[in-house]
Amino acid sequence: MLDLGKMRDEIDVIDSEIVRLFEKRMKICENVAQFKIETGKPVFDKSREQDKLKTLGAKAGSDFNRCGVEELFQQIMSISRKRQYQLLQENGIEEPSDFTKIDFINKENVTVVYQGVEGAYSYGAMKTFFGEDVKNYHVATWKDAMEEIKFGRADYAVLPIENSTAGIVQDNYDLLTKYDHVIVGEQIIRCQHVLTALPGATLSDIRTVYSHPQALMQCREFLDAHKEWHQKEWSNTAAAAKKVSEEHDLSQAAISSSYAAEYFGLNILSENIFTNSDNSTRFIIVAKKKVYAKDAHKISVSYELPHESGSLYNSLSHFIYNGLNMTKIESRPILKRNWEYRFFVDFEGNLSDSAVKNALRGLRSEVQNLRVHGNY
Ligand SMILES: C=C(O[C@@H]1C=C(C(=O)O)C=C[C@H]1O)C(=O)O
Repeated sequence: MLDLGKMRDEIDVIDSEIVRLFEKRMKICENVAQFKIETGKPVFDKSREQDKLKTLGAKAGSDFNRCGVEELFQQIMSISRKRQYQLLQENGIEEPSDFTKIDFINKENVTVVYQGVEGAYSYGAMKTFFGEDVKNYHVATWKDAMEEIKFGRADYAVLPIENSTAGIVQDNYDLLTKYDHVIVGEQIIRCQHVLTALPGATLSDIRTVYSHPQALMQCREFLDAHKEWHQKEWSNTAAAAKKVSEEHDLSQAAISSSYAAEYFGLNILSENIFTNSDNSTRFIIVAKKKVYAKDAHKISVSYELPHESGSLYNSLSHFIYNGLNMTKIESRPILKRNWEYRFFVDFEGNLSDSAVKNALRGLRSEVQNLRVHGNY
């Protein structure tokens, strides 16, 4: 019978030897980094790494072990690169950044643009972030809002980026890549529809309820308890509230945001009518100037990856090895490049942190078209 204790003793001896050799290897890699610091040669040498994987893989006795050797050495070389990036950083070799650090994001005397109409959730997000008295106007589409920023007609745009029930707002992810604007803030708004009617109206007066079809659907359980009401679809929730406010008919109600109810001078007859009571939308605040506040703590980046096995895994290792906490990852197809993707990653940190600089340096040299969308 085989002796487990004895086998483990043998493994322990081999592992200690691997650690000793790993450290010996790392020492040489540090010297390589020194050479690169002096010569300006880039840390990442893809063809050297590919050659190594091929030669080392060929030394293995089986297909299974060949894959194992390749995986192992991918990791070893990735750790070696990360150490080299660290040394570059420690030697004061900074990458140029087009972002400027400022004390805080200015919300005074600014003009804000949002998509939608008064009383929409984007209007609520704008008021919550910038305050009641902010100078603002609205446009018809999210792209229009980006154009307003581009041409300097507004300082900030407010765009929905993600809903807790419906997921990401894909168009706005795509707009982030089309424009060179940056995210300078975010605002989460609970999207809690309310039943709203003219002052003086009570639940027993209501005969017809107006709202956007999606909002009617989201309040299905509440509406099912009032089968006597006619449901009429309207272009959007704020427009429904506007209609009710203008028609002076106590039998009409709208399902809208509480912002719309307030804006159009309506009373709230029922709250918490949305089946999913936690439903929230995250809005981003977008600006043209590439700035970040000194206490900003979240960074959004995106990058493209070649259609190669392990490329996502390798790119994420830059966050892991630098101790950065990733909070979100999304992918969007790249136009005209079937089955290739741009990845959007949010992680915690400030652009002035060494760990962040290090991760970005590594990513920049190893992925395609890295964009820093903002630190907020
Ligand atoms: C050590 C080097 O730097 C990087 C790390 C490598 C490794 O650990 O073997 C190989 C190539 C480079 O991407 C080097 O250039 O030789």
